[in-house]
Amino acid sequence: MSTILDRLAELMESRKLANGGDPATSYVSKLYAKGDDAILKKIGEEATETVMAAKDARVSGEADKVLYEVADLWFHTLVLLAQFDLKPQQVLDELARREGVSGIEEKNSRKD
Ligand SMILES: N=c1c2ncn([C@@H]3O[C@H](COP(=O)(O)OP(=O)(O)OP(=O)(O)O)[C@@H](O)[C@H]3O)c2ncn1[C@@H]1O[C@H](COP(=O)(O)O)[C@@H](O)[C@H]1O
Repeated sequence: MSTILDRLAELMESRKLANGGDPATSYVSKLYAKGDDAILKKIGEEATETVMAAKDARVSGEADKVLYEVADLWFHTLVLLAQFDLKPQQVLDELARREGVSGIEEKNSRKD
């Protein structure tokens, strides 16, 4: 069964200009037409908006905005992954590979 991440990854492929994506009708195709810098700029913006939403949520007590900003951030990282012909499953596999390895232990092992 395909997950939303798999479906979005397929959609990213279909939105590439080489696959017929149309920047006039598709936000994703428009990003691909603009290239790496436009995609990276959006990721930077969405990361900053996530930070600001989290700071605001500590004051207002409303965490919903954090959720929306993280969704925007994840979405734009999916655009980036497809730009490099990478799949969300590869990120999930990497997280699975790290499962159970303490971040502190991993960091210390790098110093050896
Ligand atoms: N999940 C999303 C999604 N999340 C966020 N966004 C867009 O990401 C942008 C976020 O930018 P901002 O919050 O900074 O808002 P903005 O000021 O309007 O953005 P800019 O003008 O700076 O680009 C908005 O244009 C959102 O509409 C998304 N656009 C598309 N999708 C998915 O991608 C599919 C294909 O979209 P198209 O390629 O446009 O057909 C859609 O059916 C959805 O499933």
